[in-house]
Amino acid sequence: MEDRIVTAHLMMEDRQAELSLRPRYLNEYIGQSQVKDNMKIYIEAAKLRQEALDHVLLYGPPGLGKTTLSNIIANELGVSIRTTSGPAIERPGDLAAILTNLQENDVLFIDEIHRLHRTVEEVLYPAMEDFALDFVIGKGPSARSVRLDLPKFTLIGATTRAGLLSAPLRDRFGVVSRLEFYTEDELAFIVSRTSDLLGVDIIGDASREIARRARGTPRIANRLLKRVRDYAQVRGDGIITERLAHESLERLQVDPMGLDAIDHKLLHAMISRYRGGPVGVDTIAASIGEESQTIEDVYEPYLLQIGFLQRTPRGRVATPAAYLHLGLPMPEQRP
Ligand SMILES: Nc1ncnc2c1ncn2[C@@H]1O[C@H](COP(=O)(O)OP(=O)(O)OP(=O)(O)O)[C@@H](O)[C@H]1O
Ligand SMILES: [Mg+2]
Repeated sequence: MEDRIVTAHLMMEDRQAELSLRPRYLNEYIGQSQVKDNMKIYIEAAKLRQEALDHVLLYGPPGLGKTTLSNIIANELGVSIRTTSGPAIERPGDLAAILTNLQENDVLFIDEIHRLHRTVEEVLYPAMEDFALDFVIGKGPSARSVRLDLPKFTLIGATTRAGLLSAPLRDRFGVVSRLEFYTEDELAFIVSRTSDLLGVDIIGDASREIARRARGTPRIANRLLKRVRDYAQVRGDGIITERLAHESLERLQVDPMGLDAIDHKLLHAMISRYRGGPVGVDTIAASIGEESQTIEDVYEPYLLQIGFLQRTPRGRVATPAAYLHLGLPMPEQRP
């Protein structure tokens, strides 16, 4: 789908690395202090009571650490985690099989939970609320409903689109946490940590140079670091200096705000064809040949975050900051 270096989506090349780079405990998990502080208390309390932790919903843009945090929660609780995803659970029976195989207090992690099939979701309601499965035996007048008790468990749901969750599902989560984009300081710290794990020397402000262009996203920071490392090995002596980092990132066409060619195309299209908006996402999508969903999930959240785009009832608007960054003059009068 995408081959941009700054995509927040998990790419093939990230897969292997992410397993080894993933922090395993809360104290290694950088940033997200509010979520982390709350989780610490809930985890501690659940452990003291020797109970399952309340169900947790984690939401936020891709690559911010939802899967990582879910694994950490299970680790901190000292329980096993069973991982699956919304689209992977095809039938109610598949979910029933997973649920009946859990041990007391285990974590069940459902990624992309907004993509659960309706019929599967309905099995989840009594499971979350009463730790029970309801099913009907027989047909017609002799049919009766049977309830099967399940072990107590913690459901952790992750989604990039909390808005797509049905109200009954959302209401069954005791803890709902939104992950935020990371600050430059936090990302620089993550880059240093990853360099240590990879055994790469990174000096001076090189980690900051990478952090600045990582779109607030650890996954992108780690990916950029790996590209810069390659460059430093070939063009230098393997040590990542600020200058080498800068050069290689320029070559990758990631600008100092972390925007790449597609972000530029998007903003340019809005400005040159629609006078900076307001313009609907579907229209933007059509004019640059991307899917609206991709724009909403991937490109837009960061552009909104850095204040280059604004969402209005009439569509998206490019802000003065965006014009300034692109070096374009603002139109005289906005419609
Ligand atoms: N707080 C953090 N501290 C250090 N590294 C992190 C942190 N959060 C994420 N990472 C790094 O970023 C990578 C991506 O994180 P993760 O896979 O958890 O994101 P995600 O939110 O689940 O993304 P997706 O929405 O695509 O599933 C991890 O492998 C890890 O190396
Ligand atoms: Mg994930």
